[in-house]
Amino acid sequence: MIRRFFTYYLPHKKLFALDFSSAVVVAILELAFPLAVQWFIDDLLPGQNWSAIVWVSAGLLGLYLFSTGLQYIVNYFGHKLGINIETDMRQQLFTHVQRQSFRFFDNTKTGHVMSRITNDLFDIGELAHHGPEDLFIAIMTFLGAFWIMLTINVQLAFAAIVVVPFLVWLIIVCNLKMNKAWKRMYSNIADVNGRVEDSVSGVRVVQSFTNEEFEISRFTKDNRKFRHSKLAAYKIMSYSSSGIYMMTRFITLVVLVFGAWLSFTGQLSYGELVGFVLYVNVLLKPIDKISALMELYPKGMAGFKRFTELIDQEPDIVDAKDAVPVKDLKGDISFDQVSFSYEGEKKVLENIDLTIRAGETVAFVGPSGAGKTTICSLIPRFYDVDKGAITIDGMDIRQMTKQSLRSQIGIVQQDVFLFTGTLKENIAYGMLDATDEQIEEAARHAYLEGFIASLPDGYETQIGERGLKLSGGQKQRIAIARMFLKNPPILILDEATSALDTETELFIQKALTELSKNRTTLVIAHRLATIRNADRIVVVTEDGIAEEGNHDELIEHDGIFANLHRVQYQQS
Ligand SMILES: Nc1ncnc2c1ncn2[C@@H]1O[C@H](COP(=O)(O)OP(=O)(O)OP(=O)(O)O)[C@@H](O)[C@H]1O
Repeated sequence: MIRRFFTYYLPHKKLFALDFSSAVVVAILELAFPLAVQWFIDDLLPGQNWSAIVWVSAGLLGLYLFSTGLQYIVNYFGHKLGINIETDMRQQLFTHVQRQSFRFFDNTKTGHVMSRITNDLFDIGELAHHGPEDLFIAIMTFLGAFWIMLTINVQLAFAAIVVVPFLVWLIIVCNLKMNKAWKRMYSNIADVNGRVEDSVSGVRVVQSFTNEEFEISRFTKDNRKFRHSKLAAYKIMSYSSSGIYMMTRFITLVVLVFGAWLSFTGQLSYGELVGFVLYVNVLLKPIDKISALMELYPKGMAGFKRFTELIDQEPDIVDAKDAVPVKDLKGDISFDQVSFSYEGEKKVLENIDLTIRAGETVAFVGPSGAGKTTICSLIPRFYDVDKGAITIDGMDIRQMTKQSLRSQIGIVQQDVFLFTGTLKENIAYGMLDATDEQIEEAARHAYLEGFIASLPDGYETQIGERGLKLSGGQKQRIAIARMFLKNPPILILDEATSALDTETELFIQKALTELSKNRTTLVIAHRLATIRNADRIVVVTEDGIAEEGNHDELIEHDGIFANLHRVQYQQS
């Protein structure tokens, strides 16, 4: 894990070298200053040599200024290093998540992904900056200070470090406990994020059911759990820092008392005693640093572990080694003995055979949950078949690169997802480099022109988060406009279940009919009236494809479709 962590330093080698070397020089200067004080007291003061004192003081001032400059470098560039590594990791994680397949998102909570990409990486950045640098400096300063202390007085030096093993034991024990505590805390904050994501994005459902209190109580539970776990972590941390404080002060006291005795017995000069006490502080500083690191390390490493867990999750839909890019597909689609299940043994599709000719409009009807959407999700490889094969223009879709295959397929979903931004940006999502003229033409084809012209800001109108400021019909038409821009040879339309007013529906139907022209179109139909003109209707039931034919043939056949038709006709 640590070796892997260090690979993230590689792109920032120079920054690391600058930061690290400056920190080493600062530490060496820190070690030298008490020696200067000792020399000052023992040699310069008794001689009352003012000019030497002035020169030495000027020299010290110069060194202090130099050290200050280096400390600035360590602070700024050290943090820059941490931030750079954090940003790289965030970028890598976001890119990785973008490449994940539908199955990953079926099983992962959005709030957890958000937590990984935001909170978890904060501490990793801090650890990246302070970790190796502070550890090295702490060890170097500790050993350096101890060595100088030995040269001043061996007995006093050993008296000073007698408590250190207890200190190390305390730090290790607390570190192990803290590791667990931070892990729990991170898991709990991810739950809180998940809850916020759910309740805020579903706030309209919450309020329509007047379930605000229920949501608040669920959030309170998660929030309390988080508080409890964070508090537990801080409790351990407080034990640790109080223990460290007590032991370090005890060391100072021992040195003062024992040092006083050595001084009375003529074994230690005043300058040496003052120098020694200053070195005790230099010796204890690394211990403070290491204990701070011990707090940071488990936090950062817990975050890094979660980061690697996500990064190591390979997308299950990837390009085959010999996959080729495709373009200008005709749109002949064929299912050959296709079986598929989302999870476990429960088959959603079993041995499905189906052929759709290029340019044909095929409607899928059948009871809810029969597998209509699933059939259509397999064509762009949102999921891979378990058995059998799907081919387009005679080529297995697994032999095509995923990106090129999907570029040939357009999907208008029932629940249109729009992004926060302007109307124009949302239409242009179908073709990111579309010109204004192309966007306007697409809007015209989708019968959006009149609506856009009526808006004060026209195409620049902000549509609110997920298009909240738009009606269902308007959203649908934006989705259709996107498809005119994308212009794919294969189209999948998941028909809206919610009833739109007759006029809007008429416009949408007209736009869709126009969009379907010269394309292979698969329609997941809910209202049978809209598919009367489909070239073929495929009736899907839990047992697979039950009937196939055009509208009149199926009515005449008097089977499932005719029955569904009768029910809907009677209802309307
Ligand atoms: N992401 C998923 N993970 C697990 N099971 C799923 C998933 N999506 C759908 N299913 C299950 O697969 C079966 C077929 O679902 P599918 O959405 O294809 O049906 P459908 O015929 O399109 O239904 P509807 O007309 O209600 O949209 C259902 O039993 C459903 O519960």
